[in-house]
Amino acid sequence: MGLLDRISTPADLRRLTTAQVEELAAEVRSFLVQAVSQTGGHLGPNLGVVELTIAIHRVFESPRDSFIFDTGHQSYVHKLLTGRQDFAALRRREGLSGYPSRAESEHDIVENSHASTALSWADGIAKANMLKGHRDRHVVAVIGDGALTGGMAWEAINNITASQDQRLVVIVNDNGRSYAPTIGGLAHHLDTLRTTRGYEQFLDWGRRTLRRSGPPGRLAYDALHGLKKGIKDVVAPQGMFEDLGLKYVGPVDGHDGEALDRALSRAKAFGGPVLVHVITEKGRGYSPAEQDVADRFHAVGVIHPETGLPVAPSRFGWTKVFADEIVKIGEERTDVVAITAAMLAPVGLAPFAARFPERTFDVGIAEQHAATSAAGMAFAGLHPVVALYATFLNRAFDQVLMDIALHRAGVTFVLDRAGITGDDGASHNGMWDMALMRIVPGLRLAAPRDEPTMRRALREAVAVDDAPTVVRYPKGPLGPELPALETVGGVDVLTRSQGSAGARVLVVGVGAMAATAVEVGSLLADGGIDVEVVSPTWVVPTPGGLVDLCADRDLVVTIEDGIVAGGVGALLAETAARAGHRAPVRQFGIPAVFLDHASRDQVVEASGLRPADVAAAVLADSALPSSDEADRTARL
Ligand SMILES: Cc1ncc(C[n+]2csc(CCOP(=O)(O)OP(=O)(O)O)c2C)c(N)n1
Ligand SMILES: CC(=O)[C@@H](O)[C@H](O)COP(=O)(O)O
Ligand SMILES: [Mg+2]
Repeated sequence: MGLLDRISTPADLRRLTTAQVEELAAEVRSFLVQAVSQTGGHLGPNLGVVELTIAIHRVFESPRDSFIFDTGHQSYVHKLLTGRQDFAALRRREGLSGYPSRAESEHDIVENSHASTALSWADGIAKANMLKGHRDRHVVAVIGDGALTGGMAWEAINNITASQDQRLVVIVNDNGRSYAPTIGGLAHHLDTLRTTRGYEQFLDWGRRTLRRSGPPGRLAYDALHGLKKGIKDVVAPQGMFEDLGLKYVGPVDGHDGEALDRALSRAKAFGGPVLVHVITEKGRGYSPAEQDVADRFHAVGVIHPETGLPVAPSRFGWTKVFADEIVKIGEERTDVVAITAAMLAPVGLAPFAARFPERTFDVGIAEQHAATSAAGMAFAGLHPVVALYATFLNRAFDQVLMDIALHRAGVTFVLDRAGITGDDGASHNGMWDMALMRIVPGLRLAAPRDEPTMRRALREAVAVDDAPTVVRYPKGPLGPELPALETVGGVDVLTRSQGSAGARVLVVGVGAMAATAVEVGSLLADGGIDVEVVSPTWVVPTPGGLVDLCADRDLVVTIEDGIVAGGVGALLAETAARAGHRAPVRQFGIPAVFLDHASRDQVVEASGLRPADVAAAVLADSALPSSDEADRTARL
């Protein structure tokens, strides 16, 4: 029985010796590699915070003290130390979430996996602690160097430092990377600090030698320590934080348990807002991760633990098509530039960056800045392509609305991971983009259904220079091509079936849900329905040709991989009604709820979006002619 088996609560950690802490860290690392290689997950980030998380739980007392993990992808060790050691179903339905989860533990607070929010959470909790008289409670926020490039983090620091008596400890987990090495002036500053460890070591030396050499030595140490600001600025130029009113402790070796205990104890004793700068290594202790140049195994699928090689084939077919087509576009259009928010490779811009380094911009985890900076680029004659995960566009809505659309700027957003992603939990599903973007005046949104329509949509989007355009597609493998029988009013007709039941139904498949729509059409035809299945690539604004196709129907069915509330189906219903069409529009999509982590297929099923479920609902719809409903359903 190892030490990890004997840790059921954080209190068990406080009884460990230094040697036992090191032994525990080794056990935790081995557990992470074995467990996460079976399930997939954020292996690299968690290997980097083993000693840090142990130290935080040794020095502070959760849940009395509040622990916040920014983005939350690095909270596996925290889970292991707080009574959750069954990782067999990590990120799977009914299994542990890959992020903090209040339902799992009283030690978990922030479930949101959108980066750069931790310090704002911490500021709010610390203010509440003060007002409620809980002055002895600490708030500890762990934020990565990548998340620290997000604007919210600096809004929070500005507020945190407004009062000097909040017991708030900001721990910067500085591994020098988001996925790739972190960009920007702040990263450079952290680099400077990171490479001038001298101050802490100098202080330790002073403590160890001078203070032990009698009164003269103590005098010398006190004099030196009294000059600390001056010394610090010489050996560790961290004035930026202290000039902001944030006491700076560090840089500290994030894999040295004793140094961490000392630094965190100093921070705890300080009694005001303090920043502890911890230097860690992403992927530490697992050579396939340490040698992974791209992103140190930031997020892996199922891998062979011995080699780190993926078991499953490449998972991102849609991304590959974008990666290929944007390079072709870049060769034809020198005004086209690419912007990423610290996710160059995951969104598929690495080939573009290799081919056009001077036309590729990584802004850090700063989607709002990405959007408005793109507005500036468009104003000055470029056509920016901003590549994000769909869910992360949420936080840049105002910038899209008021900096891009209001100025009719030709900016193209390419949204990967649109729709249900599943195993990354509620905040990672790309389910809000269509409902949000459809209310932006002038904006045009495309949801391609396959490779040819995606390549065409990308080219059509970058050809628009007087309005924002969006091209969105899902995570995962790319399905087979869905060729059109013909195109009517700009809308591709995929299948037609003559029915016998006298009911006429139009089925609209939005984006990747076109494949589902074709299967629904076939099931409805089996039920004797006269059905036409169509797939418009451009869905915002509603194409006129699609509204015309609603004429003379008993029922229109829309199926989309986005929230139904205010989605594309709702937009079609409103537009068709205004055009005088009477057919009801039944909208199938994602309910406006937060979806628990599960596989994509499980979430599709739970949302009633499997073809059989949609078809059954349609056949039972009262809008269809009442004749032999039971007969129709029975034929399914
Ligand atoms: C708003 C937002 N944009 C992008 C992401 C995707 N993302 C997840 S983790 C990560 C890198 C975080 O880097 P850092 O904060 O340094 O943490 P580390 O992984 O290095 O521990 C990114 C960009 C996100 N979660 N939230
Ligand atoms: C935490 C985060 O936002 C990303 O790391 C995300 O988990 C990766 O998701 P993909 O696997 O879809 O790239
Ligand atoms: Mg980092």
